[in-house]
Amino acid sequence: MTYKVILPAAGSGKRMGAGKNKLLLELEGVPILIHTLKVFADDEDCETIILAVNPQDEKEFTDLINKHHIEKSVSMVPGGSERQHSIYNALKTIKTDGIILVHDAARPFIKKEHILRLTGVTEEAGAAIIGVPAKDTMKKVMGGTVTETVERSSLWAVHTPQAFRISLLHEAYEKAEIDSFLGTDDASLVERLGHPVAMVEGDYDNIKITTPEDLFFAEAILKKRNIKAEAP
Ligand SMILES: Nc1ccn([C@@H]2O[C@H](COP(=O)(O)OP(=O)(O)OP(=O)(O)O)[C@@H](O)[C@H]2O)c(=O)n1
Ligand SMILES: C[C@](O)(CO)[C@H](O)COP(=O)(O)O
Repeated sequence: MTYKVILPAAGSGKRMGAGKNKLLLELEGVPILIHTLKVFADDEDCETIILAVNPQDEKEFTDLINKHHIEKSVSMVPGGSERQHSIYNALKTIKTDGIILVHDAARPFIKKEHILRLTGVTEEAGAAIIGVPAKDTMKKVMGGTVTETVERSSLWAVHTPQAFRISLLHEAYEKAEIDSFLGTDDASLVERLGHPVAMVEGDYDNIKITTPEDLFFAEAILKKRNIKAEAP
């Protein structure tokens, strides 16, 4: 199943505190941005990549894309002040229907097998997201005091990619704009339409590189993958 992908890459990386866009930080000598781009550039089902970028990063991103020989068409749109605005800027450039994936550029470990499962489910369901069952006990806390232990069996930690029929995502973003609704993921906008969103189980490796310790986890994930790839 073919698809297009929007990669929001216009964050400021405040929690990483690197003094620059965290996507320029390197894992095994390759920028995080390029690790993520390669997943989609190497996937024959991916028709086109739309990158939401801060204007000040545009030249450096373009140079990196050329240096690392990313062959697939990558178009750039300006990012917005929030992740949702960056994605909306990209979505507005898409005039055809089909399937769109939204994937954080800061999640470089997404696997082809999960993208395949996601697009397959989206073809039927219209909307599907990747996530993993919660592993920890979950509690609600107010003012430093636990108010409730939340039943864990139905809780999932949500990742990206999140996949949608393009017309459905347009409708969801238009409604969110009218209502001034700001969500922390794209599926929450679709849920507001009353449209069901299917959950596809991914894996715990699909981390979002957010804080400095994530760089250590990321190096460990890469090392594990290299060992597996080299195994006879
Ligand atoms: N205005 C924004 C904010 C975020 N993003 C992108 O959305 C993804 C997930 O965001 P997050 O991990 O929160 O990145 P940052 O916003 O860079 O981090 P922070 O919140 O710590 O500043 C990242 O690929 C980031 O580049 C974006 O395109 N536009
Ligand atoms: C979309 C997302 O990656 C799902 O986990 C996440 O909500 C983005 O988080 P952010 O840190 O608030 O940008």
